[in-house]
Order: sequence, then structure tokens, then C-alpha cells
Amino acid sequence: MQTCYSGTAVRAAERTLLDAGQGEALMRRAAWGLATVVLRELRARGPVSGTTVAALVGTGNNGGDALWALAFLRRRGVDAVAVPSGERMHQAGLAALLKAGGRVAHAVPDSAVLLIDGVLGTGARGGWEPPRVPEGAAVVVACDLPSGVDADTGHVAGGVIPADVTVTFGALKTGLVVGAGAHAAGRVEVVDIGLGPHLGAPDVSSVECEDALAVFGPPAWDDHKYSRGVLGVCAGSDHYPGAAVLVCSSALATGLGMVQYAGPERAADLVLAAHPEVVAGPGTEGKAQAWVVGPGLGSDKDALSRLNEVVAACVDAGLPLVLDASALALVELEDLARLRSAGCDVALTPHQGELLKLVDRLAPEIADGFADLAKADPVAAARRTAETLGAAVLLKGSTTVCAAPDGQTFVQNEGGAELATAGTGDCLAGLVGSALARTSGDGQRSTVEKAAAAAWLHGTAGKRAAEGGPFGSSRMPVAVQTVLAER
Ligand SMILES: NC(=O)C1=CN([C@@H]2O[C@H](COP(=O)(O)OP(=O)(O)OC[C@H]3O[C@@H](n4cnc5c(N)ncnc54)[C@H](OP(=O)(O)O)[C@@H]3O)[C@@H](O)[C@H]2O)[C@@H](O)CC1
Ligand SMILES: Nc1ncnc2c1ncn2[C@@H]1O[C@H](COP(=O)(O)OP(=O)(O)O)[C@@H](O)[C@H]1O
Repeated sequence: MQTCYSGTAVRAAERTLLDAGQGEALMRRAAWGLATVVLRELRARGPVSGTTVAALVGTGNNGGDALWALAFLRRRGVDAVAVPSGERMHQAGLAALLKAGGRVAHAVPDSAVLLIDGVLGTGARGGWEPPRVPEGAAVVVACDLPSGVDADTGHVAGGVIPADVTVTFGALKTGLVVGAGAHAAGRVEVVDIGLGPHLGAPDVSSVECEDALAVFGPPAWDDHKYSRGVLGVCAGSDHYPGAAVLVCSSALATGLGMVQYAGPERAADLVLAAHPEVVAGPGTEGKAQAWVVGPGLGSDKDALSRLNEVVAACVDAGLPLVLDASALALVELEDLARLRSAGCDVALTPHQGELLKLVDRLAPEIADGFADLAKADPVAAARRTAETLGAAVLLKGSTTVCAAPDGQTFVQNEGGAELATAGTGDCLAGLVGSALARTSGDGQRSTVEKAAAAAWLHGTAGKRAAEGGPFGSSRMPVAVQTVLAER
């Protein structure tokens, strides 16, 4: 499990050490870590001595880190060039650079093979417009975070110089794992500067391979089909029959004990043609241990009555429930309240558009300014919705955010934009359903953690599928099987 801290929390942890007079030591530790990564990048490309490394240097301590790093690099024979972005530079850092034989220039030299972005770190406020830098040739290494990325949220209000590598200090920051911030950061390396004991509880976590496999592991030797998880799927309609197939196929690809399908004849026939092992019928009777409802259901009376039947089945038996797609537009507060009272784990899986509609309809008390919040701070938006509706929220997008009503939050970035194709959300619903069905008795992991495990598998499978060229969502189940087979 990877853990992240908000930029604000990292600053607070630093403050304790700054107050104890350790500011300079911290900065030199950070700068040494940055210089070490830069040297590694240079060595991977050829000789180090004589190559030009430039740093865009801001007015604050982020610039100070960059100046000290340049000073260390100069001692390795690098032509170290500081390019100030403002009127002033960190004094001790500048003195160290000049003493080591580095120089100051007013533009990034064309000869620079590597550019350090040391303009803004955790002290940035609002947006920033980067200066023109020579295009293409230089590797970009961001100091602490790419300038212009909000360290708490990942929001980029102005411009940003996308980094190949970000060397971040003290702890992985939330802004480096969410949305535009995650995209701009490139590969992230964390340099320990001794903040550990002062950091407190993490802000968000990310499920990694091992955590996901603990949910989607192989069967135990004595498992039988009813102990490996039985998932009920209420998806698809005469109008959208394919959704039923995608949900069932993805769930089956994880190796469940059984998938039970509830839906109309046309969709059921397609499901059975693809997977004769599915037990299909019009209603919810059966042995399901969790349900997925919503993909391709539509919005008519029939869709509503099918949703109601599934909610009733879950309430009766205390089963976990995934509400996706059409179900998000049909579910009512009373349904959520009944599910909560019955002790059912509930996961709502909207994309951003569905989230806004859901909040408008069911949580008007938080709707004011919510669209802006969802854009700038998806973690806060998912958390607020989860808390208000009393259910786990899996918010889909370039970063998938899984938030629990108590604030526990996971962010997952395994997938890429190849997943932006119709039906991949249906596949994800099948995976979340499988995660809940197969762990319905284990009580060890929270619903959001299980949802995050499904998001890990979905994103990783998306990447795997993309290796074979452009793809549609029907390729996802095979990719899921491949990912699980390879681990
Ligand atoms: N604390 C420590 O001991 C350690 C800290 N460390 C490092 O310090 C970094 C934090 O340093 P920081 O607090 O000086 O803030 P920083 O990110 O350099 O930016 C502030 C400067 O930028 C300016 N500015 C702000 N917004 C702007 C904008 N939109 N557009 C343009 N300018 C803008 C603002 O100028 P002002 O407007 O106030 O005149 C101010 O001068 C942290 O990320 C890490 O790298 C490490 O060395 C470990 C030890
Ligand atoms: N740019 C992107 N980068 C990574 N993942 C993405 C991107 N765009 C969409 N996705 C993922 O693709 C899936 C799309 O789901 P959804 O919008 O519900 O599609 P559908 O309703 O067509 O099935 C989600 O899991 C989402 O996180």
C-alpha cells in the first residue's frame, strides 16, 4: 500500500523541524537527494562532466533546493546554470552555487541536457505561467513538485512544465497522485528528509499489486463454488443488452464461484451465448452474495422496478451492492437509508457527470459550488459525497478516487486514456461486484479498499489491453485474466 500526505501536512511537519533550527539541514538533505537523481539521469544518458544542467529557480525555498542541488552537481563537473524566475533567489543557495563555480543566466541555454524545475513547491499560491524553455531535448526533473501543481489536490490552475521525473521531499504528496498533478509529475521519487515522525496519518493511499491480489487471489484448496463468491448482476436491457455481457464477462474473468444474471430475455440470451456458465433468469432469486445493478438498465419503469427488486434483495439478506450508471439516476435517499440500516456495504460508482447529477438530486445541501470542487479537487468531492450519502464513492476519471463515508480514501492511476471507451465502466462495475462478492464474509477490508483493488485490476488490465493496440471494452475481460495469470 502506498501512502500520501497533503502538501499542507508536509509543510506542518517541516515547521516542527524548522522551529527546532533544522531548516538548513533539511534543505541540504532535499537538495542532495535531488542532485543524486539528476546524476543518475545524466549517467543513464552519457558522461556527466561538462554537460549543462539548468535550473529554473523561484524566489522561495523550492528555488533554494534547486540552487543547492546545482552546487552539488557543479562539484561533479557539471556546467550548472541557475535561471532565476523572479527578482530574488535563496541567498545561501546562490552563494553555494557561485562558490562551487556555477553560473547564473537569464534564459535556459540551448546546451542544457537536463532542466530542473525549481520555481514553485508547496508554497505556491494559484496558477503559474511557465517561461519558454527549449523544446524536447532536455530531460525535466521537477524539484518537490512540478511548479504550478497544487500539492494538496493535484489541480493545475495555470501552466505547468511536464516532468519526466519528480523528486519529492519528506513524503509522497497527494497532489502528485491525482489528476493533472499526477500526469505532470512523471515518475516520482521520494527523498526521505526525516519528517516521518512528524507526519501524522496519511491523507490518501493507493492499492498496489499485492493488496489487489489479496482480494482477487486464487481459490483456497477447499473452496467450493458458493464460497468463492456468487455475484448477482442486474444490468442490460432490450435497448442496451451489451452492458449485461460486459459486466458478467469481467466478473467471470476474475474467477468467481458463480455469476447469476437477472434481466430480460434478449440480454440474458447474449450473456448465455457468451458464457453458458452464467445462471440467468428474470428475477433476483438465487444465492448471490453481492449485487451489481445499473449498467445499461435505462431509465424507464422497468429499470426502476428492477432496481427496486435488487435493493430489496440486498436489504433482505444484508448483501453488498454496487450502484452504477442508470442506477445512480434512479436510486433514492430512502433506498440508501434502508441499505444502511440493513448493514449492506454500498458502493456508488459515478463518473464526474454522474456525480454532479447525483449530488444535485440527492445531496442538494452540498451542491453549491460542487462542480468547481469536483474539477479542482476530486478527492474532496468524492469524500464529501460519500460522507453526505453514507456510502462508498468510486469516482471514475483519469484518476479513480475511492472514498468512504469516514474519509478513508484510495486513489488509483494504473489505467490510461485508452480506457476512455464505451463499456469500460461496465467492466469496472463487474470487477467491483466481484471484489465485494468474493470477500463478503471476510470483514478485514473496508468496502472502499475492495473497490480500489478492483480499480487497480481494471487500470492494470486496461494498460495490458492497450499493449495490443487500440481496443474496445470487450477486450477487457481477457486482459483481466492475463493480468491475474501473470502475477
Ligand atoms: N521548509 C523547509 O525547510 C524545506 C522546504 N523545502 C522546499 O521548500 C519548498 C517550499 O518553499 P517555500 O515555502 O519557500 O515556497 P515555494 O514553493 O518555494 O514558493 C514560494 C515562493 O514562490 C512565490 N510564489 C508563490 N506562488 C506563486 C505564483 N503563483 N507565481 C509566482 N510566484 C509565486 C512566493 O513569492 P511571494 O509572492 O511570496 O513574493 C514565494 O517566494 C518545498 O516545496 C521544498 O521544495 C525543502 O527544502 C525541505 C525543507
Ligand atoms: N483519461 C483516462 N485515463 C484513465 N482512465 C480513464 C480515462 N477516461 C476514462 N477512464 C476510465 O474508463 C472508465 C470509463 O467508465 P464510464 O465512464 O462509466 O464508461 P461506460 O459508461 O461507457 O462504461 C472508468 O473506469 C474511468 O476511470
